[in-house]
Amino acid sequence: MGIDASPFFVLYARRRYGAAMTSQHQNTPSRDQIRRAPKVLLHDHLDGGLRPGTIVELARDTGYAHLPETDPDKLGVWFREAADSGSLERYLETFSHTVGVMQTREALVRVAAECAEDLAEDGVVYAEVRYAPEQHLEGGLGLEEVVEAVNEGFRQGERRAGENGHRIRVGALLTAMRHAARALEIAELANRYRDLGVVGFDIAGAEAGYPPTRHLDAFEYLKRENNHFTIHAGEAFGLPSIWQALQWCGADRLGHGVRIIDDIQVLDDGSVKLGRLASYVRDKRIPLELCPSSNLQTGAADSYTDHPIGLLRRLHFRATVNTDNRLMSGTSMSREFDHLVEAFGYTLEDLQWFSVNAMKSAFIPFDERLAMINDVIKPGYAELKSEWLFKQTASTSGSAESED
Ligand SMILES: O=c1[nH]cnc2c1ncn2[C@H]1C[C@H](O)[C@@H](CO)O1
Ligand SMILES: [Zn+2]
Repeated sequence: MGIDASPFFVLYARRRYGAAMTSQHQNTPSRDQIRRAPKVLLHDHLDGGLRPGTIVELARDTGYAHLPETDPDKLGVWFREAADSGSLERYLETFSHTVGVMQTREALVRVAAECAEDLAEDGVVYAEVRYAPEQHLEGGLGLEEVVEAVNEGFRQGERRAGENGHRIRVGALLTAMRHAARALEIAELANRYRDLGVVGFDIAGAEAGYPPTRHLDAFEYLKRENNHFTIHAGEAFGLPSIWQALQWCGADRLGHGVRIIDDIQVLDDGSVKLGRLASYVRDKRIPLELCPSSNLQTGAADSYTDHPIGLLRRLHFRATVNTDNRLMSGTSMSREFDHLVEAFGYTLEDLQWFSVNAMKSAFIPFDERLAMINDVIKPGYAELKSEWLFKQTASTSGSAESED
């Protein structure tokens, strides 16, 4: 047996070479470990995460006749390809089909329950899932009925996941569409259902031409109510959008925010210079809800290796990893982590850092966030980090190598 397979060599090398050895030999997570790692998801759209098979069944049950494909596998491929255009506007067009089949109470309950189950199955322990209630009224439901149906679905999904051995907690974020004019009404709805399953508010939709300041009345209302909100900003549009979201609207978090990179200069000697806005975002620990795969599809980044998350993590921004739309990107939290591990060589330490960052940035009360970090996330990663010890011991049993 080669000496580099010995656990004693690894201990020795770790002492001698420091963290680099730790990451290479012990902490590079396998796919299975990534799936089992406790993950936290802050940016996931309910209408962007349906199972293709469910869309087909709901279309049949509700008489929705506009699906581009009725075979679930082909439909899944259709969504991924149609969303892959490089433009946010075209990406958003695909939602007409998911929203189209989410117009009844039964459909909303089912989609929300499956969402919670799918996330839990993927190892997500805490999720904030968003949707726009104003987009689910075509079948005659009222705004409150929509919220209650989705809440009911999340509770069902949490229960079923628990029965299958996966614990998850899901909170809803109510989104207002930025091109519409119902933001204040939706903000009031979010406030009414606070502590009843809704943990905050968001605005989404095409960014260019629809600055967040159009909805100042909603944000000011929420601030007066001491409520929480995030704003999609700095995805398809750059720094002015981020600046408005923070300094005019007072967002607690940035949905995407990836274009903050435009205010960061990497000089030839490798040193880094932050502009005023990037400094503010980092100094104030503003959470960035980064969504790598989604950014590749809408043209906000060219590849995983070039994605700004690498630099933002190195510079200790409050970066978090998210799925955005699992259906349109054919992704999951595990898959996002897989890509980042491959692109940046991330270790379990890095994945824990992202997960703790996300949990710190969640909209639930501080004591609950702390308990999730200390009682769920850290022990989960500690367990995974210790696995190499047992594997190596088993494979070297009988070996008499010593540290010297
Ligand atoms: O990445 C996005 N940017 C802006 N808007 C988005 C994104 N993903 C989904 N949406 C929109 C389309 C959905 O119908 C809506 C509510 O979830 O939010
Ligand atoms: Zn989004």
